Amino acid sequence: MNLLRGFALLVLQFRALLKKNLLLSWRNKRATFLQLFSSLFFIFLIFCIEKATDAQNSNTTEYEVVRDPKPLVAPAIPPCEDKFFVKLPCFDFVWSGNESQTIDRIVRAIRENNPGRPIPETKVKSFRTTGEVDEFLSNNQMHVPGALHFAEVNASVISYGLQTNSTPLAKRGQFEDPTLKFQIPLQIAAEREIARSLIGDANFRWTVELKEFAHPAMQTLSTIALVGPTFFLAIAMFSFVFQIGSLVSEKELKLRQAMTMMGLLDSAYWLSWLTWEGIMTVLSSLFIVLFGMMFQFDFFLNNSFSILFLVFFLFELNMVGFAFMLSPFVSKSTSATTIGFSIYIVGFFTQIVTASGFPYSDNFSQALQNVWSLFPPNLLAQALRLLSDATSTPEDIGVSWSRRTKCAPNDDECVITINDIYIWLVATFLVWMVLAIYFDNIIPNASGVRKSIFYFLRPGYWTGKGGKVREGGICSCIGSAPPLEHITPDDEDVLEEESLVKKQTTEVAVDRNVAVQMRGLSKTYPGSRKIGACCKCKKTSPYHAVKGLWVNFAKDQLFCLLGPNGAGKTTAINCLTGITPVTSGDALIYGYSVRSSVGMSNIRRIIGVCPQFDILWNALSGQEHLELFASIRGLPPATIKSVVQKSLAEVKLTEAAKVRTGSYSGGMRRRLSVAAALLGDPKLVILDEPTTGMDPITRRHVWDIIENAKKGRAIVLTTHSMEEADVLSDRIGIMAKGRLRCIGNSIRLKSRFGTGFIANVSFTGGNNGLSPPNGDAVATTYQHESVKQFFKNHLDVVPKEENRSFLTFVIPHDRENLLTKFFTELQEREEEFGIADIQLGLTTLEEVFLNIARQAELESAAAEGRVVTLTTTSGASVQIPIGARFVGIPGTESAENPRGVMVEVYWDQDDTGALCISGHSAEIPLPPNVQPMASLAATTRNSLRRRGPVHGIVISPDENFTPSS
Ligand SMILES: Nc1ncnc2c1ncn2[C@@H]1O[C@H](COP(=O)(O)OP(=O)(O)OP(=O)(O)O)[C@@H](O)[C@H]1O
Repeated sequence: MNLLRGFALLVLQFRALLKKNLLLSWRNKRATFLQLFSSLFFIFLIFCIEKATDAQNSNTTEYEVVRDPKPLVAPAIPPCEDKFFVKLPCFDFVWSGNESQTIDRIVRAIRENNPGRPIPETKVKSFRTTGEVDEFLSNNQMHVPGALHFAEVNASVISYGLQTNSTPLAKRGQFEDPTLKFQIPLQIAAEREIARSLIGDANFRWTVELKEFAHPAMQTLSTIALVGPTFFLAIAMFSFVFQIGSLVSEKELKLRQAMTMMGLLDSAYWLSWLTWEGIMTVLSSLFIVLFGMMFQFDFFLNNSFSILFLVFFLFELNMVGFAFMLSPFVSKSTSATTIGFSIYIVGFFTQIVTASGFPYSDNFSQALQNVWSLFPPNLLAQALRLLSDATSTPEDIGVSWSRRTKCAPNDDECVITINDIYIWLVATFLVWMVLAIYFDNIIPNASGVRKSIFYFLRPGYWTGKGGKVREGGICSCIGSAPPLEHITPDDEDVLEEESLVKKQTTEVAVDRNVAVQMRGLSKTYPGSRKIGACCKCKKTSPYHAVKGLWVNFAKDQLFCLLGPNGAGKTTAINCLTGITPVTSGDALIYGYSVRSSVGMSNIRRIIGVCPQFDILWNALSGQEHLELFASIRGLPPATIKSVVQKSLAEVKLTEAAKVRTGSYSGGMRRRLSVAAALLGDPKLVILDEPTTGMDPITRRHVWDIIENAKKGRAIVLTTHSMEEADVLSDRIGIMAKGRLRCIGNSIRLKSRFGTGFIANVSFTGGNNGLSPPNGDAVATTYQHESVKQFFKNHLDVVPKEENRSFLTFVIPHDRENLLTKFFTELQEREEEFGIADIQLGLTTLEEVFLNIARQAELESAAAEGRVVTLTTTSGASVQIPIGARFVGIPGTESAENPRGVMVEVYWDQDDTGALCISGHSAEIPLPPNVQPMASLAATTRNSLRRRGPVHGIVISPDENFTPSS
């Protein structure tokens, strides 16, 4: 199939990824709703705050323009309850001089003539002297707002003094003015009644008017300038958190890595995210301005629509760029909220500082202003400040598009205009995007692979011919790996394969039948030293995961790579798909080298990969996944629909095509991954454990798919199912500890590495007349025993399994030459033994696998000198090397056993494949053909001299070695 290339591929991938983003947003409605409409909630909050502030300011004219101040005529003494923080019971005022009847009359008149509110007698308290008043006031704080002190000097002179609590008190943001509120009304009342008393005219009056100055409105920050930066930052933080979360989860779930394996272009990836976030940002900013206008804020009504829209759009876009830049540093999508919250808190404080005038004034250096402007929330705070200053009074006309480059006429300290803020937002956005791409390349990806710090300086990066990758974090100190020794394979088939590949590498022409050729492919994961938690230095040593593979995978064949966990299968596959760089050696896929980036980009066009993990977005359906992957692979758009339908039918997912994969079963997910690997007719298909988690029926169905897919292409399969390997593979290679241990077809492996043949003898179950006539059960036992004896006499084997209807024997390979005669004779006596059927087969692949794995484990334990403690029947504890079969026990020489004793140790493998002791024989005397213990000990003297536990002595059996039991 002709796949698209170049610009056409870029456009196709871009459209498919954009559609994916749209679908993900559409299906994650809650998050999308918050991104778009959270502004309504926050603007409503600003509206409420503004209304509350207006209500609070309603009894003061400070925030209004007062041109013609209203007079306060003859103000009355207010009730004491009006005082802030009054304590009950309270008095409207207290007075001294109560020995004089004239003063008493004057005070009564003050009470009765108080304008609009005669003061009851109980609300006033009298004292004789000022000293008594002071004592009362100091003992009864906050019970009285003011005091009058009268003294009747003579018949025509009355003096008086006035005392008030002059501490200005604040309540709910308002200050109480004791002079205007209490002192002057009390003074006016006292003077009025003294005058009336002295001139003897109860109707004597004058008019006192109190008036404030005409004044402009007090310059304060509007509610939007005060709380807007925090609230609008919060709106942007929703997009910020979702953005980082989406980018990181694609990385975390290895979705991006999987798409890269399919040929995803980085440019298409970044462009699709940028375009999608751009669209969301346009809508979100538009809604902010429209909601602001809906709530009739002067800020939104008087400033130009385009000015406002651009401020919010560029700020939110800038935050998107900021999120892109930070995402490579985040490895868990769950950390996105923590990062968002941290940035919000920092932004909250820097915005408060910005709103207070720092550093955008002449008092601060340009350098400081530049550094401050690198953090987007600060630019937003300054923009809102400028725009709210421009609309602080109804007379202000706001900032129009033409005035965006100018400062407000009354702003003498202006050092930055709205236009400057636009330029800063655009410039820093571009910086974030460049840094995002740079960090994305140099920070290790999910597979720990990255480019060098100066990768962009290499011409190869720009021409597409270079781009060497490295491993480990940029700050981690990578330990040097010891060079990998070449070990000549023990196995003749592996050696032969190695020689063949080596010979082919010297030839100019590549063998046309070879799809993949591994030429000494090795992979060493570098060790690293990192500063971990609590400043502890964490050190990991280099690990040789694949130790030189020399192997060919033929075209039109399925090569199955088997091996225990950690054998290096996935690593070898990852080297082929370019996920992890090769340490040494090379691999050619249809002639293209995995070590060259040009080769790799060609390889990606001809391989299909089903990784060990499922590459799925839970919110997308099976069909949407395949359409996306088909586009990434570059299938012509006109064919995508039909190819996808065919693919879905092949893996029996047509009915579930439109169901989201989040509700797929494990087997359905694996099937979809297999279908994705086969899209676009790849020449090499790599299937890493494709049938994991499938039920037997589905597994067989997938086997059919794989079997059909073999035609015209090479398939590499890894699996832990021996049955699968047996059924599907043309050739099998078993790996262990990073090396290929054996290679060949299933029969060859079984015959070479299995324990031998399996003979199944089933019985008729009836009495054939030759056996004793006392019942069926006795007859069956008799027949079984006869057959067992027959096997024992001729082949020296006992049954491995037995029940009423069959016996199973394992016949070792060394009896192979006896088999023909033996089975001819057995068939002749079938009737006599009551045999219904005899089946002979090779041992299972599983047995081969276990033998190879055990052998590899033994080798590695011996190489690493690992030991375990063995406790013998007599209670002796000795340290023995892992895997040692015959072990002499030092110090057991006695009169009875002058040569000492030994045991045979039985080994098994635990769940992780490690060898563990499963049992041991009784202690037996050292056979005569083995050196005596004393001389054995002499050869291993060093070990015996060591302090600590006793070390057993390994006895290597020679050909005549026969331990007597
Ligand atoms: N990025 C890595 N850094 C260090 N060691 C690694 C890394 N990836 C894998 N390894 C180690 O390399 C060895 C081989 O791992 P690999 O995944 O290739 O094994 P496998 O044969 O595919 O096993 P399985 O059957 O469990 O998938 C393992 O011991 C593993 O711990």
